[in-house]
Amino acid sequence: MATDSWAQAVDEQEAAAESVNDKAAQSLLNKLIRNNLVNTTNQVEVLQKDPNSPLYSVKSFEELRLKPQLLQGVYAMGFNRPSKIQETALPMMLAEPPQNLIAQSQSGTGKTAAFVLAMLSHKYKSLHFMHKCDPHNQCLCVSPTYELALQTGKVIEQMGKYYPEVKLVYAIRGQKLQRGTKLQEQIVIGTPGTMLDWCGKFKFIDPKKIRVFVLDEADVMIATQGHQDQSIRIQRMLPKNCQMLLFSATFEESVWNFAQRIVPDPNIIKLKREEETLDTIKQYYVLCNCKEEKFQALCNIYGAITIAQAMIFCHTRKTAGWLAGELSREGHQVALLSGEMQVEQRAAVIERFRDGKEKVLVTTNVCARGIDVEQVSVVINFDLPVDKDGNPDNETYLHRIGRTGRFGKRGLAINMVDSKMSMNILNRIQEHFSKKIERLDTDDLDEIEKIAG
Ligand SMILES: Nc1ncnc2c1ncn2[C@@H]1O[C@H](COP(=O)(O)OP(=O)(O)OP(=O)(O)O)[C@@H](O)[C@H]1O
Repeated sequence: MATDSWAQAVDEQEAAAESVNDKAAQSLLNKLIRNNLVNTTNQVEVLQKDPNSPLYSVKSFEELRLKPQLLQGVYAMGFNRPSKIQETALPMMLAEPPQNLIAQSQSGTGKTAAFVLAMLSHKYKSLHFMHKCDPHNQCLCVSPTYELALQTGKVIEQMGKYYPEVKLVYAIRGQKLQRGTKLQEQIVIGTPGTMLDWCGKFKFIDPKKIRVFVLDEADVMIATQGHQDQSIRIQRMLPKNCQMLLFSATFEESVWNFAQRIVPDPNIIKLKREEETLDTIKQYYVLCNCKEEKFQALCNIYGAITIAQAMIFCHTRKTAGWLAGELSREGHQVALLSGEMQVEQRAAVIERFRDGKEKVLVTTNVCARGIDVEQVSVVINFDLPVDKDGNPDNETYLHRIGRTGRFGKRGLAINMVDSKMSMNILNRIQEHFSKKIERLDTDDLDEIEKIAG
């Protein structure tokens, strides 16, 4: 008993460590595995600094009167028309005189592409008055981590492929510059610490000459107090007429407070995500006594119905590893995804699963969000999602089972209940969503067949 509770405590600790808010890694993972815009219907809410100025949004990239070289870059990336956030934000960002902007929209809706286009469209003095003006940087873009800065840099390089006059430099760790260097590249992208040193201590950048300041992933940025302070210190060095642009995927109070300190007098665009519903997903629970019984129930389900692809969520890495091993022994093609993997490794596992190379993905919470695999027809909660205090984690439940039943297709979610405590959690989840979760008897093959119908 003593050993059991000790083992459980270790498991709990490990689960807590895994669910530590590794927002930057999650964001990077999303970027690595995503190759399209996220498919959602959104409502746009706009608060204009000057409510009397006419708001207009564009339906095509041509309407933005971009430089032909940039338009060519946009089309070469396969973009046919602006996304919802781009439609509204781009005219504001490209307006004369420049407008400040705080923009929030869900991850994958095209924010990065929007501000990259705005930075590339800036009227660079060094390009227009070549002989009269010292070349110097004019746009600063701050990202929360080294890897995220590199990802954004890649988008700048891709989009600016046909516009080589605009140059980019990275202000990230490991970049060694000689004392006295004065950077000339028009765009500097980097992390807050290095950027602050380059503006202040080393004077590689003259902050007084900066005309556009972009702060990306504000919600990730504020997860580290140091980053928040450094961003504010950079912002204070910039001139009053510098255009300030801030982007975030979420907009809780702390992000909003930070955004207001960075962006004075802002226009605000929020893209509201339509409420996710569970209407197209059939939900069941199975009663078991231990993990071996849960595994047997899983085998019975697989024996009775054809499952194109399934995602199975476990509470700890240990259970996920054990389950993946058992399923492989049963002859399933299984992929395992867990928190200790490098982000690139995780992206490769997801890619293989998406290509159908494996039919079952066993995972912990790391990939509950953002993964869009169309073929997933069944989601199994081998363990119900709970927060660090052991209460039901309704949001994670919604994200997990939302992996199935996408785009109006019908999906199936099965919850494994193995104790009074987990039954209580299931009941609270039912109450929260006001949705009945039916019991399924996995010893009755006919009954299982029926639920798939
Ligand atoms: N107008 C568009 N048409 C087609 N694809 C687009 C368009 N804009 C962006 N994309 C693509 O959609 C994906 C998501 O875009 P982007 O990375 O800009 O989103 P984001 O909102 O910045 O995401 P995050 O919050 O994770 O940073 C990218 O693969 C990008 O190339």
